[in-house]
Amino acid sequence: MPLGQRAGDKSDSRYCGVEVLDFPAGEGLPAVLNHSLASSFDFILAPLVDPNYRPTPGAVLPVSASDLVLGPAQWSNHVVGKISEWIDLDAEDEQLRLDSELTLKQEIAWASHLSLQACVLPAPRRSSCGNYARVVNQILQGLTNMHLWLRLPLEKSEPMDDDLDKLKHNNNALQNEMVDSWELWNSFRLLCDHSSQLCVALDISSTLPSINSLGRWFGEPVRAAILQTNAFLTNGRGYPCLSKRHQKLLTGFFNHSVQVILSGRSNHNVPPVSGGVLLGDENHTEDASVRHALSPYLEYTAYLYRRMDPLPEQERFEINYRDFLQSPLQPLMDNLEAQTYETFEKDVVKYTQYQRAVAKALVDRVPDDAVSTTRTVLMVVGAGRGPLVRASLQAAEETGRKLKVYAVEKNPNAVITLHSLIKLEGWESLVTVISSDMRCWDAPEKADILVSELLGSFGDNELSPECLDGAQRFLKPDGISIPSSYTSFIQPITASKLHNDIKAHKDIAHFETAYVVKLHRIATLAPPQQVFTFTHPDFSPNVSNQRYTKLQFEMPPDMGSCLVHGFAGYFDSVLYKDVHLGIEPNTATPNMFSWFPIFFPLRKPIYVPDRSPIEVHFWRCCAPTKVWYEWAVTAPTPSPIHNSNGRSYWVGL
Ligand SMILES: C[S@@+](CC[C@H](N)C(=O)[O-])C[C@H]1O[C@@H](n2cnc3c(N)ncnc32)[C@H](O)[C@@H]1O
Repeated sequence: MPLGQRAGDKSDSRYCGVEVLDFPAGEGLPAVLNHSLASSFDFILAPLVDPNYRPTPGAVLPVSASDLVLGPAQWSNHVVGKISEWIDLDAEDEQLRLDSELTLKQEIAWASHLSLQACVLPAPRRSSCGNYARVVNQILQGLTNMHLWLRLPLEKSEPMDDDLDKLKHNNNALQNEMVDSWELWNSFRLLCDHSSQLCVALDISSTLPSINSLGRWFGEPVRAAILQTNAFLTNGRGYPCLSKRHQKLLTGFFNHSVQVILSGRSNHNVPPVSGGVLLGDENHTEDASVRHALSPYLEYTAYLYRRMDPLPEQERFEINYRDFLQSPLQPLMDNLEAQTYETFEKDVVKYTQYQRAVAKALVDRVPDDAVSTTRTVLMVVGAGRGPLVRASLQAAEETGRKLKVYAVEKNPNAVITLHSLIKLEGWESLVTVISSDMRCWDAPEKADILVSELLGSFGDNELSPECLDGAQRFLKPDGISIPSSYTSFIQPITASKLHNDIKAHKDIAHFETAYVVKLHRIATLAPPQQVFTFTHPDFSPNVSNQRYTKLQFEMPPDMGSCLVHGFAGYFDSVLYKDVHLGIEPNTATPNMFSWFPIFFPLRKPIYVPDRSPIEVHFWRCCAPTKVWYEWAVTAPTPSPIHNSNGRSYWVGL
């Protein structure tokens, strides 16, 4: 039974499992599964084979239960396979290594036969696990649907078997020799070439590493958080509860579709909470006489799940866009469709900001004593279907200023809509529609105010600079451009899902393309930094829109190493004076949904060792018919220069 219903959120984190440590005497897997399901768990993590089994020629695999005992739906929906924990593929002992390889392959073959969705691989026993990864990699080549979850402790783990000797001789080395489980994961997945079927199950116990170190996991394919009973504290009434840090981590996991699996022996033998979150359910049928030992922990986990705030309406609307890569729009080269305009026009916040900016500009431009004698000429360039015309007229009404508006639009279809809007609203005496590209329009008079919204997720990536360079010909020398400037930002991120989705195309071009994407399963590794700024108008001679910026990002000192899959990009725009609009996370305009971030991928993810800075270069390149970005990393290790000459991705002029 799911932990709860959260409106709009259908992610797997609703389901909670329980790890089967051993089968009670006389009870096999079917009985344990039934008991767990009856106790409101959704699935079990259970051994598929007798843990005492060692391969012997001719022996039949001693399975926990066969496919005659449980039906296919039960196996596939309610059982995650636990691969035998004794296997040690990097042991010194060759026989142990060979037995381990054979057993691992037999167990996975059996799990595939049962159509399980996933199997948990035991945690590597050593920091060097090349042979383990080799065998898993072989298995991954042959898997169709099943996923493998590599089990790892969520802590700067205890030294591994082969590190112990070193430590005995040098106590001071202890701190440095501690193995960061993320490092283990990283080398394992690199050896398995970023297989999209290799995921992570994190064991959570009582101690947690720093927030920055934990944060890295949100960009990794973590599928399960195995929450140990020893991670729980005891509240005043004797019931299990979690520390604030554990609660926050769990909420983070719930928000990232990570399932909880409870594990360990019960340390809290308490009766059900009356009216408790699970027992309070109408169709709950738990029999108190056979109460599951981990029920109190499940009840607390469900309480944390249900306590989360509902997803805001906007998030619910955008849920299907999470981590979905889209090509950026090219409104200059292409003509947008009605549906796209309609989506833009729903963003009330964006137009409110524009209205505020125009109102302030009008008041600055026309003093109160000149209101009756002055008519301001305002040109909306790239008017689309007219929302900025409306916002400008409303600003005029609000400030009591007189306005003459030109609505310039190059999309002939949007121009038709503009004409009907003006007729419908009775704006014929106020607004003139111009069907033209702003770069070549011969304006009959000069404008006091030029209003445009030609901004992409990265600010200048829809070629606002090139368009406004053309349009400023008809702006008065002291005229105002709204926006007056915009700046792009980037920050390095871990984004294994995005990397795998791009990799699936099996070409370089997709790794040299920028994508618009609602980033979700990512880890941001350092604060965003400014890339390029454009200011309007700019009447200085020989204005160039080419840009080059070199940036250095320092990761937090307590984070540990990380893998950078690419850069998240944003923009912020000053519309007029203190009125701004943008998506840069630190200053993002609340409740505005017109822009998702942009993502610049790296062909080969870059490993950044603990406390090493990453050095990045971004170029904006211009040619007569196109504009494009090139990007590269030079430290800690160089990447190829991406998108040389705009060979894979460019924006048409
Ligand atoms: C991002 S849309 C914004 C439309 C509208 N202002 C809004 O906020 O809904 C940009 C509009 O500018 C138009 N556009 C782009 N480049 C242009 C150019 N050089 N001259 C005229 N219109 C242009 C596009 O056709 C599109 O309608």
